Amino acid sequence: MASILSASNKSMRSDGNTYVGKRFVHVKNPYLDSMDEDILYHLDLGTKTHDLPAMFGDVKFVCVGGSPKRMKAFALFMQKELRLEESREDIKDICAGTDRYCMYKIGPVLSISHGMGIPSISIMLHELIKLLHHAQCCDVTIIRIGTSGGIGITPGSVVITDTAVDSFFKPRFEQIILDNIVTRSTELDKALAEELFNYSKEIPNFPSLIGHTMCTYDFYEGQGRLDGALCSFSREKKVDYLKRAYKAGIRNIEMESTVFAAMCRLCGLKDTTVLKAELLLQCPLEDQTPRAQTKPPCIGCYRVPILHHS
Ligand SMILES: O=P(O)(O)O[C@H]1O[C@H](CO)[C@@H](O)[C@H]1O
Ligand SMILES: O=c1cc[nH]c(=O)[nH]1
Repeated sequence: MASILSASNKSMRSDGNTYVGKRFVHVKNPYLDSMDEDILYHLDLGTKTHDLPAMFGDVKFVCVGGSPKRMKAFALFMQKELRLEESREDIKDICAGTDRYCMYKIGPVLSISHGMGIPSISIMLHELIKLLHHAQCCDVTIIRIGTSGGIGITPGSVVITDTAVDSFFKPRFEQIILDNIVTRSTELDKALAEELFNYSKEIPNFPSLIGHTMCTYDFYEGQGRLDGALCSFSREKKVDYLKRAYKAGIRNIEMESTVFAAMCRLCGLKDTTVLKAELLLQCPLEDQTPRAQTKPPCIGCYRVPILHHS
């Protein structure tokens, strides 16, 4: 079985770009080079205050998810998997100087929280991508691990996203830049999705599938919930919308995947999202908001690929 790392040395993306050899993380901002110092404000890091290549130059995998507690749990899990427990007494939050995000580094793996929704993950991604660029990282794979609302699938299934779509089922992210709308593609790395799916099949009792993931701006009305403070549609309209979403290939809903896909692909990161699903449609409790989402999702997916990392 090919390791996820060797695949990252030469890969073909759905946008037709073939990468041969080292693939550096790049920024697309002509002003950055002329800046004397780059302060990564929300991460509490900077180019003058920290030796970013020494701290982060060996990073190959970045896993991101909404909740700080979950990303700490994931970091502890990785520490065990990579057998790095003896080297450190406790894992340290690299971003402890800010309470916006948390970040842990375990060997070549970074685990970072991003909060909820597009604006929150977008701020983190701007600063993370600059961090990886300043650290001269290459061949980096980034995976969002999180929870989601499943559509017509077994509760607890893990959806590996091939394409992130918006609320109109379109594979696009509309970024508002000044007073313009700029549309960016949200295709994720299909080869990576396939690879993770194949690995997941090696884990017993691990229901997983590849599908489209819909990204909304809101947890309640945007996802067809009838139990928010506001609700302006009928149960029939909700069910009709979710059925149309299912027909369009959408298998789950969350709140960050479109901007994640758009930014990562533009900056040379191999990217996908792996999301554990609660059932939103055809469930007796379909109108209730899930209460407990603190368990680290889909950690098993990483066991096989990460062990292949030497
Ligand atoms: O499980 P996480 O990563 O927090 O993500 C999902 O959970 C949050 C809503 O409860 C949204 O941010 C959604 O995308
Ligand atoms: O956005 C989300 C996240 C988890 N579960 C949902 O139903 N929606």
